[in-house]
Amino acid sequence: MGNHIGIIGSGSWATALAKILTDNNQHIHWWIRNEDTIRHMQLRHHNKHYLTSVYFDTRLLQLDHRVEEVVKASDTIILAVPSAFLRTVLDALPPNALEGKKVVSAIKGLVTGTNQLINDYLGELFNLPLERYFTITGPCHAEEVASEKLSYLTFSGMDTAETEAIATLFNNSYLQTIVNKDVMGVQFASVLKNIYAMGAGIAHGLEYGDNFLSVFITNCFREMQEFLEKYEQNQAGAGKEPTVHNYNASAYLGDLLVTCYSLHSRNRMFGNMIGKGYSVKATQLELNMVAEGYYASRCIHEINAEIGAYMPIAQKVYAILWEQLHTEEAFFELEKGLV
Ligand SMILES: NC(=O)c1ccc[n+]([C@@H]2O[C@H](COP(=O)([O-])OP(=O)(O)OC[C@H]3O[C@@H](n4cnc5c(N)ncnc54)[C@H](O)[C@@H]3O)[C@@H](O)[C@H]2O)c1
Ligand SMILES: O=P(O)(O)OC[C@H](O)CO
Repeated sequence: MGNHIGIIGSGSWATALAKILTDNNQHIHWWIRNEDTIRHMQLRHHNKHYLTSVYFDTRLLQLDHRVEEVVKASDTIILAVPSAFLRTVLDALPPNALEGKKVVSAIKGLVTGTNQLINDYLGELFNLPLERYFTITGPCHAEEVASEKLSYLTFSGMDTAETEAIATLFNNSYLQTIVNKDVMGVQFASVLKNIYAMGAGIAHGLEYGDNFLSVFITNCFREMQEFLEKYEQNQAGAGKEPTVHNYNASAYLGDLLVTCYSLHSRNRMFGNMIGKGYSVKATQLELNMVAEGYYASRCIHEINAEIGAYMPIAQKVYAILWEQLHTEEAFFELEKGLV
C-alpha cells in the first residue's frame, strides 16, 4: 500500500517539504489556504509566494483549500503552518479527525495562548497519542532545500521503526535524515533557538561584531540547557521521566548556530531590524514572513515564570519585543553577565 501523505501549510517550509517528497516521487495531498495560489500552482507549477524557483510535477499533487478533505485523505499529516495560525487552521476539524493517523509536526513553535507543545495540544484536542506524533527539526533553511544544498533533518518519535519509516520518505541526494526519540527536547530546542536568533539579529543591528556574537551564542546554548533541565525537573515533580538530550547534536547546537548566523534566517532578520531601531509593527510589515521567535519569546517568558530557569538573554529579548525595553540599554546590561 502506498503512503497517503498530507501537508498542511503553503509557506516556505511547507513548499520545501513538498519539494523533497515529490522529488522522491511521493504523491501528496496539500492544503493551501488560498484558492488563487492553488490555481497558480496548477497552471504555472510553482508556489507564487514562496520558494518561487521550485517547480513541481503537478501530477503528484492533490491540492485543496479545505483542510478537512486533506486530513481525511491522508494517513500521515505534516503540519507546516506557523504556530500562531495552527489553532485557527485545525479548529475547523472534528475531534475524531486524527483517529488512526500519524501527525508529523514541522512547526518550530509553541501553541500561542496556551504555551503548549504541539503534541500536548493535539493530545488534548484530538486525543492523539504520543506514539503517533513525530517531529521534524534540525538546522535547515527552506531556501537551501530549494537549491538542493546538502541538508540534514532530525526526525523524532517514540517508536524508532515508525520514525525511521517516516524519515526514509525524505532521504535523497541532497537530504539526509537523523532519527532519535527526544520528542520533547528537540521541540523546545527549536523554539528557544528562534528567540536567540532574534537576539543575535538585534546584536548585529546594534553593530556588535563576530567576537561578541560567538560569546553571545555560547551563553544562549547554556541557557537552552538550563531551561530544559528546569523544565524536566518540574515535569518529574508531576511524575514524568526525564529524557537524555544530546545537546551537541545538530537539532540543538546546529540549529542554534544556523539560525543565529544565516542570512536566510527570518528571526535574525527580524532582530536585526529591531536592533537598527524599527518598531515591532514596522518590522512585521516589512518582513512579510513569520518569525516564530517573536511569539516564542512570550511563551517561554510565561513558562519560565513557573519554572524559574536562569535565562537573562531570553528575558531581555522578550522585554525588548513585548515591553519596549530600550535595545542598547538591554544589551549593555547583558554584556556584563556573559561568560
Ligand atoms: N522557512 C524555513 O526555512 C523553516 C525551516 C524549518 C522550520 N520552519 C517552521 O515552519 C513553520 C512554517 O513557517 P514558514 O517558514 O513556512 O512560514 P512563512 O512565513 O514562509 O509562511 C507563512 C505561512 O502562513 C500562512 N498564513 C498567513 N496568514 C495565515 C492565516 N491567517 N491563517 C493560516 N495561515 C496563514 C501563509 O499562507 C504561509 O503559508 C514555522 O513554525 C517555522 O519555524 C521553517
Ligand atoms: O528562518 P528562520 O529563522 O525561521 O529559521 C528557519 C529554520 O528553523 C532554520 O533551521
